[in-house]
Amino acid sequence: MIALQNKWKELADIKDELAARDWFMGTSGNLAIKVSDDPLRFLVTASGKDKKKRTMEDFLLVNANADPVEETDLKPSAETLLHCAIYNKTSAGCSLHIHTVANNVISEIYGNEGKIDFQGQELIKAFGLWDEDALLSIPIITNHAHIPSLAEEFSSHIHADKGAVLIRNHGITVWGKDGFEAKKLLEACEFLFQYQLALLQIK
Ligand SMILES: CSC[C@@H](O)[C@@H](O)C(=O)COP(=O)(O)O
Ligand SMILES: [Zn+2]
Repeated sequence: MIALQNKWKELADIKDELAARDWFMGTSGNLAIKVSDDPLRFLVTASGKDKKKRTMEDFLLVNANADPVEETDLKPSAETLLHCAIYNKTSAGCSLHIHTVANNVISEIYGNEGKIDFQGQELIKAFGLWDEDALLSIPIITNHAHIPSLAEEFSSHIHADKGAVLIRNHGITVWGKDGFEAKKLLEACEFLFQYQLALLQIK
């Protein structure tokens, strides 16, 4: 019970921080944090809420199939299956999904290439890439309206306990070992996207 409360507060605090950056426009975005491994239980944002508000109905507990495990009128995020894919395949503890203008424009510019690469950029160190010639490659997938199809394609790009995937003209999902790491990766990605757009503008 204490673990659940602590995880709830951790996720609520992250939600407030991302909201302060205006990263939940039009109720977009969803967040999740793992509460237990066996059986898998994680808190996920309730669907369609104004994520800038902090309420007692912001999150609900779900299982590995995205089903609520407690009696509730709340609906789990429409994209809960993507969070399930992360927790089913990795030991990640937190996953974050946001829509920003920068991540959408980048996903459209580089969408046909299926990825965007960053090299020689200090902030790729957030992903643990410390070598001078290290490369961060972020996959870009099709925005399937059918969520199980979206989750399937998304899942094929989950290869490590931390990572990031762009969904074309939709948004980004990142995951990491805990809330701190997931937020760090998200901020690093958004920095890199804004940098790339600024660079393209002056070129
Ligand atoms: C309201 S547009 C955004 C949604 O379609 C979806 O992509 C999203 O990120 C939020 O959906 P939600 O069901 O609230 O988690
Ligand atoms: Zn979304």
